[in-house]
Amino acid sequence: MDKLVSIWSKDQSLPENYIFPPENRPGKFVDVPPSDTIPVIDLSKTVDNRNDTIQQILQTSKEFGFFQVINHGVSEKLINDSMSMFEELHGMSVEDKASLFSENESKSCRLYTGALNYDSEDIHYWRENLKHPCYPLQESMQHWPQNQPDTVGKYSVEVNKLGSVILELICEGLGLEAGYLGDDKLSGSALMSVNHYPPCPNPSLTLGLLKHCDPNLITILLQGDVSGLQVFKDGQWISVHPLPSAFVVNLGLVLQIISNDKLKSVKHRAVTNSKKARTSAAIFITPTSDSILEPAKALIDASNPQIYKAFEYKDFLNNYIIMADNPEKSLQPYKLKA
Ligand SMILES: O=C(O)CCC(=O)C(=O)O
Ligand SMILES: [Fe+2]
Repeated sequence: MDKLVSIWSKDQSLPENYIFPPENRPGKFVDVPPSDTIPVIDLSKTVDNRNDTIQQILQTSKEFGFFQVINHGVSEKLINDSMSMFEELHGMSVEDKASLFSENESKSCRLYTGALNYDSEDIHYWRENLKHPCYPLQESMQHWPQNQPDTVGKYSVEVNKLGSVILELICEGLGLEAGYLGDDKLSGSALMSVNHYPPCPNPSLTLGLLKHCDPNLITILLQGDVSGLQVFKDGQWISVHPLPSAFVVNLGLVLQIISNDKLKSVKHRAVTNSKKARTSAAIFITPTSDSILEPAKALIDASNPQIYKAFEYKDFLNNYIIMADNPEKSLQPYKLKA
């Protein structure tokens, strides 16, 4: 519990065990200005021009593995209420934090700090995180820590719905049969992950999250109005422009596998800043753990040979956790040809 950054970090210099080696620390790239190069897609235009939206999503998915969506159907009020609730959650009293804090990785709802297992890390992330399953919702709501179950419930339902809409657009764009990506197993689970990055005395030396690819189908992230999310593109870090009522969408490794590498999951990280705490909330749309994953048959032919073999998601996830700092390597065991 004393490990939580928010509890000990005020007026302290950066401890040694938060300093990343030079090849991983942000250095001068901590301050790359927010970029407009990652497309912002207006989903309200889907009604009149579905094909256009699909093409935009496919293009940015291939180029960046990231896009933002606006006019997405989740109300601004719900977004603002939810962001306030996420901020309040991380601003809880030390006693309330203590009741949620857990170092048991298998606990379904927990507040913790660092990556997944603090004691096994040499260098820790400058963040706190609350993880909470959010789909199917009935099975998980009793664990939600705060007394605002209505807001978080509505938010989970609306964002999961948005996820289904986006997955269906991707499905059409790839030429897969309707509902392929919305299958009960393939996107049958969702996890909410609320990050909090307190102000940091030396952001150039540390990270909120080390570069990684997400191990799921897609992630729908609310990053509020404080920048910090960076995407790796052509050897450079690009900072994703914070648009308070937009969602940032990124493709996970599972979608890369299903699409037989037609779409790519792209590395990203979270940097910290010295002035303002940053709160972000991701919903990871994820296969159920017993799902069998493999590239969609419709995307394989003589000129597009199958790249990955079939495997169980549970197995992939265990392997990913061991190799999280090297996403390419985490795919390797599932490749048909080395
Ligand atoms: O906080 C952010 O902007 C990044 C979050 C993220 O990449 C993740 O939770 O996987
Ligand atoms: Fe991520």
